[in-house]
Amino acid sequence: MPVSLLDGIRDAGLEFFHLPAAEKLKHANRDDAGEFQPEGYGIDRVDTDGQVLDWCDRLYLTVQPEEERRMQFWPARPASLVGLLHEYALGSEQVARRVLRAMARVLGFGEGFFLGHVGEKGGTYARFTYYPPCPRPDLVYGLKPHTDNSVVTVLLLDRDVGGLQVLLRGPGPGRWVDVPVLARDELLVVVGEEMEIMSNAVFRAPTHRVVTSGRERMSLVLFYQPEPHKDLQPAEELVSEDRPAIYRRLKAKTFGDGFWDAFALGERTIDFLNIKVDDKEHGGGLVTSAPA
Ligand SMILES: O=C(O)CCC(=O)C(=O)O
Ligand SMILES: [Fe+2]
Repeated sequence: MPVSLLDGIRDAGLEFFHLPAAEKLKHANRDDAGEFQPEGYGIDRVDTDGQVLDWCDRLYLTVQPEEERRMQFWPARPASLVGLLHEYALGSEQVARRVLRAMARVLGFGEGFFLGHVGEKGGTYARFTYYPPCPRPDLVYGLKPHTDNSVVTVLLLDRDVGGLQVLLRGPGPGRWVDVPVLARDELLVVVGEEMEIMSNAVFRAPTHRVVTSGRERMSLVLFYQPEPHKDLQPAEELVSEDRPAIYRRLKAKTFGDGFWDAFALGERTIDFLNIKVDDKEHGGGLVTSAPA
Protein backbone atom coordinates (compact mmCIF):
# COMPACT_ATOMS: atom_id res chain seq x y z
CA MET A 1 0.00 0.00 0.00
CA PRO A 2 1.26 3.52 -0.73
CA VAL A 3 2.73 5.47 2.19
CA SER A 4 0.30 8.27 1.37
CA LEU A 5 -2.64 5.96 2.17
CA LEU A 6 -1.05 4.67 5.38
CA ASP A 7 -0.16 8.16 6.58
CA GLY A 8 -3.54 9.43 5.42
CA ILE A 9 -5.49 6.96 7.54
CA ARG A 10 -3.17 7.57 10.51
CA ASP A 11 -3.73 11.32 10.26
CA ALA A 12 -7.48 10.94 9.80
CA GLY A 13 -7.75 8.61 12.81
CA LEU A 14 -5.80 11.00 15.00
CA GLU A 15 -7.90 13.90 13.80
CA PHE A 16 -11.04 12.03 14.84
CA PHE A 17 -9.73 11.41 18.36
CA HIS A 18 -8.75 15.09 18.63
CA LEU A 19 -12.34 16.21 17.99
CA PRO A 20 -14.45 17.52 20.88
CA ALA A 21 -16.05 14.73 22.92
CA ALA A 22 -19.55 15.73 21.79
CA GLU A 23 -18.59 15.16 18.16
CA LYS A 24 -17.05 11.74 18.84
CA LEU A 25 -19.98 10.68 21.00
CA LYS A 26 -22.26 10.97 17.97
CA HIS A 27 -20.74 7.59 17.14
CA ALA A 28 -20.74 6.26 20.72
CA ASN A 29 -20.68 2.52 21.39
CA ARG A 30 -24.10 2.54 23.05
CA ASP A 31 -27.37 1.14 21.87
CA ASP A 32 -30.62 3.13 21.91
CA ALA A 33 -31.15 2.26 25.58
CA GLY A 34 -27.68 3.57 26.42
CA GLU A 35 -26.27 0.10 27.00
CA PHE A 36 -22.78 -0.91 25.98
CA GLN A 37 -22.29 -2.69 22.70
CA PRO A 38 -18.92 -3.16 21.04
CA GLU A 39 -19.29 -1.17 17.85
CA GLY A 40 -18.51 2.55 17.80
CA TYR A 41 -16.48 5.08 19.77
CA GLY A 42 -15.76 4.78 23.47
CA ILE A 43 -13.90 2.61 25.92
CA ASP A 44 -13.93 -1.17 26.21
CA ARG A 45 -16.56 -2.86 28.34
CA VAL A 46 -16.18 -2.49 32.09
CA ASP A 47 -17.79 -5.32 34.06
CA THR A 48 -16.48 -4.91 37.58
CA ASP A 49 -14.95 -2.30 39.89
CA GLY A 50 -11.85 -4.47 40.17
CA GLN A 51 -11.21 -4.68 36.43
CA VAL A 52 -7.88 -3.47 35.06
CA LEU A 53 -8.73 -0.40 33.00
CA ASP A 54 -6.87 0.62 29.88
CA TRP A 55 -5.52 4.10 29.15
CA CYS A 56 -7.13 4.36 25.76
CA ASP A 57 -10.15 5.32 23.70
CA ARG A 58 -11.11 3.23 20.77
CA LEU A 59 -13.27 3.23 17.69
CA TYR A 60 -14.40 -0.26 16.76
CA LEU A 61 -16.09 -0.88 13.40
CA THR A 62 -17.33 -3.78 11.32
CA VAL A 63 -15.54 -3.49 8.00
CA GLN A 64 -16.39 -6.77 6.24
CA PRO A 65 -18.68 -8.22 5.07
CA GLU A 66 -19.37 -4.82 3.57
CA GLU A 67 -23.12 -5.21 3.80
CA GLU A 68 -22.81 -5.49 7.58
CA ARG A 69 -21.19 -2.10 7.99
CA ARG A 70 -23.20 0.15 10.32
CA MET A 71 -22.38 3.55 8.94
CA GLN A 72 -23.85 5.43 11.91
CA PHE A 73 -20.71 4.43 13.80
CA TRP A 74 -18.30 5.54 11.07
CA PRO A 75 -17.00 9.05 11.78
CA ALA A 76 -18.54 11.91 9.82
CA ARG A 77 -15.39 13.95 10.57
CA PRO A 78 -12.83 14.13 9.22
CA ALA A 79 -14.76 13.64 6.01
CA SER A 80 -11.88 11.69 4.48
CA LEU A 81 -11.93 8.91 7.07
CA VAL A 82 -14.66 6.71 5.61
CA GLY A 83 -13.05 6.56 2.17
CA LEU A 84 -9.57 6.05 3.57
CA LEU A 85 -10.69 3.22 5.83
CA HIS A 86 -12.46 1.55 2.94
CA GLU A 87 -9.35 1.76 0.81
CA TYR A 88 -7.04 0.71 3.62
CA ALA A 89 -9.23 -2.31 4.36
CA LEU A 90 -8.89 -3.49 0.76
CA GLY A 91 -5.09 -3.36 1.04
CA SER A 92 -5.02 -4.91 4.49
CA GLU A 93 -7.20 -7.78 3.28
CA GLN A 94 -4.64 -8.57 0.59
CA VAL A 95 -1.93 -8.64 3.25
CA ALA A 96 -3.96 -10.96 5.50
CA ARG A 97 -4.72 -13.28 2.60
CA ARG A 98 -1.08 -13.40 1.55
CA VAL A 99 0.01 -14.25 5.05
CA LEU A 100 -2.68 -16.95 5.39
CA ARG A 101 -1.58 -18.50 2.10
CA ALA A 102 2.05 -18.47 3.26
CA MET A 103 1.12 -20.03 6.61
CA ALA A 104 -0.68 -22.84 4.78
CA ARG A 105 2.33 -23.43 2.53
CA VAL A 106 4.69 -23.61 5.52
CA LEU A 107 2.64 -26.53 6.81
CA GLY A 108 2.70 -28.26 3.45
CA PHE A 109 -0.99 -27.53 2.74
CA GLY A 110 -2.55 -26.06 -0.36
CA GLU A 111 -2.49 -22.27 -0.34
CA GLY A 112 -6.21 -21.97 0.26
CA PHE A 113 -6.24 -24.14 3.37
CA PHE A 114 -6.75 -21.46 6.01
CA LEU A 115 -8.64 -19.15 3.66
CA GLY A 116 -11.15 -21.96 3.19
CA HIS A 117 -11.61 -22.30 6.95
CA VAL A 118 -12.16 -18.56 7.24
CA GLY A 119 -14.64 -18.49 4.34
CA GLU A 120 -15.45 -15.90 1.72
CA LYS A 121 -17.59 -13.92 4.16
CA GLY A 122 -15.29 -13.86 7.15
CA GLY A 123 -15.58 -10.90 9.50
CA THR A 124 -13.12 -8.02 9.52
CA TYR A 125 -13.23 -5.59 12.41
CA ALA A 126 -11.24 -2.37 12.62
CA ARG A 127 -10.03 -0.96 15.89
CA PHE A 128 -8.51 2.50 16.05
CA THR A 129 -6.95 2.88 19.48
CA TYR A 130 -5.90 6.26 20.84
CA TYR A 131 -3.58 6.38 23.83
CA PRO A 132 -3.50 9.89 25.35
CA PRO A 133 -0.27 11.13 26.91
CA CYS A 134 -0.07 9.49 30.33
CA PRO A 135 1.33 11.26 33.41
CA ARG A 136 2.07 7.96 35.21
CA PRO A 137 3.26 5.36 32.67
CA ASP A 138 4.74 3.40 35.57
CA LEU A 139 1.23 2.70 36.88
CA VAL A 140 -0.98 2.40 33.83
CA TYR A 141 -1.24 0.13 30.81
CA GLY A 142 -2.31 1.53 27.48
CA LEU A 143 -3.81 -1.89 26.78
CA LYS A 144 -3.53 -4.78 29.20
CA PRO A 145 -1.88 -8.07 28.23
CA HIS A 146 -4.08 -10.02 25.83
CA THR A 147 -4.17 -12.27 22.81
CA ASP A 148 -6.20 -11.31 19.75
CA ASN A 149 -9.69 -12.43 18.80
CA SER A 150 -8.68 -13.29 15.26
CA VAL A 151 -7.14 -15.75 12.88
CA VAL A 152 -4.60 -13.07 12.10
CA THR A 153 -4.49 -9.37 12.92
CA VAL A 154 -2.93 -6.73 10.69
CA LEU A 155 -1.54 -3.77 12.63
CA LEU A 156 -0.66 -0.30 11.42
CA LEU A 157 1.34 1.16 14.27
CA ASP A 158 1.96 4.75 15.24
CA ARG A 159 4.48 6.44 12.95
CA ASP A 160 6.59 7.85 15.79
CA VAL A 161 5.70 6.43 19.18
CA GLY A 162 6.36 2.88 20.35
CA GLY A 163 4.63 1.12 23.22
CA LEU A 164 3.58 -2.27 21.88
CA GLN A 165 5.32 -5.15 23.65
CA VAL A 166 5.25 -8.89 23.06
CA LEU A 167 5.72 -11.48 25.77
CA LEU A 168 8.58 -13.87 25.06
CA ARG A 169 7.72 -17.09 26.80
CA GLY A 170 9.72 -18.45 29.73
CA PRO A 171 11.43 -20.31 31.33
CA GLY A 172 9.78 -18.53 34.19
CA PRO A 173 7.35 -15.69 33.70
CA GLY A 174 8.83 -14.70 30.33
CA ARG A 175 10.08 -11.32 29.23
CA TRP A 176 8.40 -8.33 27.57
CA VAL A 177 10.09 -7.18 24.39
CA ASP A 178 9.46 -3.84 22.66
CA VAL A 179 8.13 -3.88 19.12
CA PRO A 180 10.16 -1.07 17.53
CA VAL A 181 8.61 1.83 15.69
CA LEU A 182 8.30 0.44 12.17
CA ALA A 183 9.05 2.09 8.84
CA ARG A 184 6.13 4.22 7.65
CA ASP A 185 5.08 1.64 5.08
CA GLU A 186 5.47 -1.44 7.27
CA LEU A 187 2.65 -3.44 8.79
CA LEU A 188 2.82 -6.01 11.55
CA VAL A 189 0.85 -9.26 11.37
CA VAL A 190 0.03 -11.07 14.61
CA VAL A 191 -1.37 -14.57 15.01
CA GLY A 192 -4.67 -14.70 16.92
CA GLU A 193 -6.19 -17.40 19.09
CA GLU A 194 -8.39 -18.72 16.27
CA MET A 195 -5.29 -19.61 14.26
CA GLU A 196 -3.82 -21.24 17.35
CA ILE A 197 -6.88 -23.49 17.51
CA MET A 198 -7.01 -24.22 13.78
CA SER A 199 -3.29 -25.04 13.64
CA ASN A 200 -3.44 -27.17 16.80
CA ALA A 201 -0.97 -24.73 18.34
CA VAL A 202 1.65 -25.06 15.61
CA PHE A 203 1.12 -21.30 15.36
CA ARG A 204 0.69 -19.65 18.74
CA ALA A 205 -1.09 -16.41 19.54
CA PRO A 206 1.45 -14.16 21.25
CA THR A 207 0.44 -12.28 24.38
CA HIS A 208 1.01 -8.58 23.86
CA ARG A 209 0.28 -5.31 25.63
CA VAL A 210 0.73 -1.58 25.13
CA VAL A 211 2.58 0.58 27.62
CA THR A 212 1.92 4.28 27.94
CA SER A 213 4.26 7.22 27.78
CA GLY A 214 4.16 11.00 27.93
CA ARG A 215 3.36 11.07 24.20
CA GLU A 216 0.06 10.35 22.50
CA ARG A 217 -0.09 7.31 20.26
CA MET A 218 -2.55 5.76 17.83
CA SER A 219 -2.78 2.39 16.13
CA LEU A 220 -5.18 0.91 13.59
CA VAL A 221 -5.71 -2.80 13.82
CA LEU A 222 -7.82 -5.06 11.59
CA PHE A 223 -8.92 -8.41 13.01
CA TYR A 224 -9.72 -11.24 10.57
CA GLN A 225 -12.23 -13.80 11.80
CA PRO A 226 -13.92 -16.83 10.25
CA GLU A 227 -17.56 -16.81 9.17
CA PRO A 228 -19.54 -17.13 12.43
CA HIS A 229 -21.16 -20.47 11.55
CA LYS A 230 -17.80 -22.12 10.77
CA ASP A 231 -16.47 -24.78 13.08
CA LEU A 232 -13.27 -23.82 14.80
CA GLN A 233 -11.12 -26.84 15.52
CA PRO A 234 -7.62 -28.22 15.05
CA ALA A 235 -7.14 -29.18 11.40
CA GLU A 236 -7.40 -32.95 11.02
CA GLU A 237 -4.15 -32.89 9.08
CA LEU A 238 -2.39 -31.57 12.16
CA VAL A 239 -3.79 -34.11 14.58
CA SER A 240 -2.15 -37.47 15.10
CA GLU A 241 -1.57 -39.98 17.83
CA ASP A 242 1.69 -38.24 18.65
CA ARG A 243 0.08 -34.85 18.63
CA PRO A 244 -3.56 -35.13 19.69
CA ALA A 245 -6.02 -32.29 19.33
CA ILE A 246 -5.22 -29.72 21.98
CA TYR A 247 -8.53 -27.86 21.59
CA ARG A 248 -12.16 -28.86 21.40
CA ARG A 249 -14.37 -27.93 18.49
CA LEU A 250 -16.65 -24.92 18.81
CA LYS A 251 -18.44 -22.45 16.54
CA ALA A 252 -16.51 -19.39 15.49
CA LYS A 253 -19.41 -17.29 16.80
CA THR A 254 -19.21 -18.87 20.25
CA PHE A 255 -15.54 -18.08 20.36
CA GLY A 256 -16.03 -14.52 19.12
CA ASP A 257 -18.75 -13.82 21.70
CA GLY A 258 -16.66 -15.31 24.50
CA PHE A 259 -13.80 -12.99 23.67
CA TRP A 260 -15.49 -9.91 25.12
CA ASP A 261 -16.09 -11.57 28.48
CA ALA A 262 -12.56 -12.94 28.54
CA PHE A 263 -10.99 -9.63 27.54
CA ALA A 264 -12.74 -7.73 30.35
CA LEU A 265 -11.25 -10.24 32.79
CA GLY A 266 -7.83 -10.12 31.15
CA GLU A 267 -8.00 -13.82 30.26
CA ARG A 268 -7.35 -15.68 27.05
CA THR A 269 -10.60 -16.72 25.36
CA ILE A 270 -9.27 -20.27 25.03
CA ASP A 271 -8.92 -20.44 28.81
CA PHE A 272 -12.11 -18.54 29.60
CA LEU A 273 -14.21 -20.89 27.44
CA ASN A 274 -12.27 -23.87 28.71
CA ILE A 275 -11.77 -25.39 25.30
CA LYS A 276 -8.41 -26.96 25.99
CA VAL A 277 -8.53 -30.73 26.04
CA ASP A 278 -6.93 -31.71 29.31
CA ASP A 279 -4.39 -34.42 29.82
CA LYS A 280 -6.78 -36.93 31.28
CA GLU A 281 -8.91 -36.89 28.16
CA HIS A 282 -5.85 -38.02 26.22
CA GLY A 283 -4.96 -40.47 28.95
CA GLY A 284 -1.80 -38.52 29.75
CA GLY A 285 0.52 -38.69 26.80
CA LEU A 286 2.27 -36.10 24.78
CA VAL A 287 -0.11 -33.29 25.37
CA THR A 288 1.74 -32.54 28.62
CA SER A 289 4.66 -31.38 26.55
CA ALA A 290 2.44 -29.45 24.17
CA PRO A 291 2.47 -25.68 24.47
CA ALA A 292 0.53 -24.34 27.45
O1 LIG B 1 -1.93 -0.34 19.83
C1 LIG B 1 -1.27 -1.33 19.50
O2 LIG B 1 -0.10 -1.24 19.09
C2 LIG B 1 -1.81 -2.72 19.60
C3 LIG B 1 -3.29 -2.79 19.82
C4 LIG B 1 -3.76 -4.20 20.05
O3 LIG B 1 -3.03 -5.07 20.44
C5 LIG B 1 -5.16 -4.56 19.78
O4 LIG B 1 -5.95 -3.66 19.45
O5 LIG B 1 -5.50 -5.75 19.90
FE1 LIG C 1 -3.96 -7.02 20.27
